[in-house]
Amino acid sequence: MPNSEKTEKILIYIGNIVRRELRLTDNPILHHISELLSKNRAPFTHLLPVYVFPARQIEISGFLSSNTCSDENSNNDITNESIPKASPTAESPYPPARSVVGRFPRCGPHRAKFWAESVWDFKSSLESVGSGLAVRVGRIDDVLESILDYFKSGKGNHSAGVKCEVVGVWITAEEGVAEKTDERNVFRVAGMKGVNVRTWKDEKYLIDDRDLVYMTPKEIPDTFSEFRKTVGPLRDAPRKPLPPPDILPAFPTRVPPQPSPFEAPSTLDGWIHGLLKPLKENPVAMTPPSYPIGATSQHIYHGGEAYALEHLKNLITSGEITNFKDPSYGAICGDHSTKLAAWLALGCLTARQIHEHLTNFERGKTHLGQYAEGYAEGENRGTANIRLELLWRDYFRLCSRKYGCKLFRLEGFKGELDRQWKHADGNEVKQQVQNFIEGKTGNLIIDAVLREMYLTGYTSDKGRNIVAKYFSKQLGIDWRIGAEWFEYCLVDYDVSEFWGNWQYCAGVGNDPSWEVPPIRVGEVQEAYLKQWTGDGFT
Ligand SMILES: Cc1cc2nc3c(=O)[nH]c(=O)nc-3n(C[C@H](O)[C@H](O)[C@H](O)COP(=O)(O)OP(=O)(O)OC[C@H]3O[C@@H](n4cnc5c(N)ncnc54)[C@H](O)[C@@H]3O)c2cc1C
Repeated sequence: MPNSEKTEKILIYIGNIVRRELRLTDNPILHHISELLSKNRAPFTHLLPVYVFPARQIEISGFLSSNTCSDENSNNDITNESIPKASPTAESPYPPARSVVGRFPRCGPHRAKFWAESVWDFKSSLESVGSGLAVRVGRIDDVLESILDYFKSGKGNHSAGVKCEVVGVWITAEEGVAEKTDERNVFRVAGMKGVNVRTWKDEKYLIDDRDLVYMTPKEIPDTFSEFRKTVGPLRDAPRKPLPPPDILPAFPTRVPPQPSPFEAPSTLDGWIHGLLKPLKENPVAMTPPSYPIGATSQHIYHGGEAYALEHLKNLITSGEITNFKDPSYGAICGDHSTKLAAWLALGCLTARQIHEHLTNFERGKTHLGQYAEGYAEGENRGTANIRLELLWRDYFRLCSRKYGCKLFRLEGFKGELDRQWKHADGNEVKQQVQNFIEGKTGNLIIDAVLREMYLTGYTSDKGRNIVAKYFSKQLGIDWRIGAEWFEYCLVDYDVSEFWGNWQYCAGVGNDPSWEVPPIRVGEVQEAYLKQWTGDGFT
């Protein structure tokens, strides 16, 4: 080798696989890299952010080589270089991404689209600061292995005298049983290839882990009210969000291709098409409700950090944050909630960014919201309620840390073994489940909520509560089947919040389930029921 041979050191940053941090702002890894760069202390010259749509959580058979439109791959995108054209009969090496009990696809069309949009927006953001994003499908460890092999074999060396070397894999640690398995797999693969892995704290929550008082997960209280007491005044508790990077290290000149038998599209439309294809080909509901003429979705939003920030700003300038009602308000619809959950779930936005915007508004620190009710008048009921709701998010995540796989167990955190559940092994229960997923239970409110959720990907907290309790307590069917149907439908599915809330509703969580206040019967609610079922209160 000539002495002049340069080494292009590459830090592989596994941006997100099941990792939910699709943002530039308040992103600890990117912030750290940018700081190293500004101080000329980066031990690497290039950065390779990689996002993997995880085969376990979302159906990826729509990307099998025979399924992908060839024109989506025959372009100049360096991320698709040298993809071998697989045979038209390519088969997925992964089992279908279906739920355990009900066998529904785990991710339905609303979330799939929002997810793809969010990834694509992150890609554009990374490009705007000199980097890029390799978007892949599969299993995190398989994709990582193919990347490490690619560079080790010298395929990444783009010109004579330049050698590429991977110096590390950085990954954010997340709560969740499967998420931890993925992390272990990353360590295993990287270890085999002699590459170091560094894990980072997940900082998209309101309270930073380093500010919690618990030494071990066992100490996390079993009730939200006890947990809340240990946090201190909520308005002072969150840390400041981190600024976005001005510039990042260059994206590698050569990027490992998508491992076969899949092909990675090079457009957002290609990604959406590939994610929706298997869902369209194998519909879950035999006679699904059709979209009622004139019905309006409560969730009309586009995935991605830019859209999240714009929405947050709108909530402030419109004064909606001052008028935010906590869920004890009886509304099943209307502008009583922020609709921020889907962006939070994918990490397009962090809770402490929301907190900072609220604080700036309360203190009149910026002009944002200056004409809105409550501006510069300190904390009000609306802003305090939003903080409290965000703290629930933190709490469920900690419950997930404490209870691990009990999050998904029929007997719940509580270990509730005495309850008799009906299982979907007989025709009667099977029919009840089918009626449920098609929004045809015969109960007006339940059907309205189910249809709204299926057709739009969203329904209010109150709607979710009522329906989850109906399924688990009134029908008495294995609550996980109802939960799995929600998982398919919801745009804002977030593992800890989701299963924690369902345990609550099913009465197997560790905290006594609070009673849902009755729905406020009024013009708005009446219109809601009519909208989704064609009928109203009688
Ligand atoms: C059966 C069931 C399933 C649920 N599944 C999810 C889920 O998968 N993902 C999810 O984020 N929330 C879930 N929730 C909680 C809550 O219903 C949603 O966060 C909320 O409806 C989302 O709408 P929003 O963003 O307008 O919330 P808002 O009412 O505006 O609340 C603001 C934010 O606070 C957080 N929040 C509010 N209520 C809760 C809660 N009960 N638990 C945890 N965080 C909360 C959310 O991040 C939300 O975006 C579930 C609730 C139930 C009863």
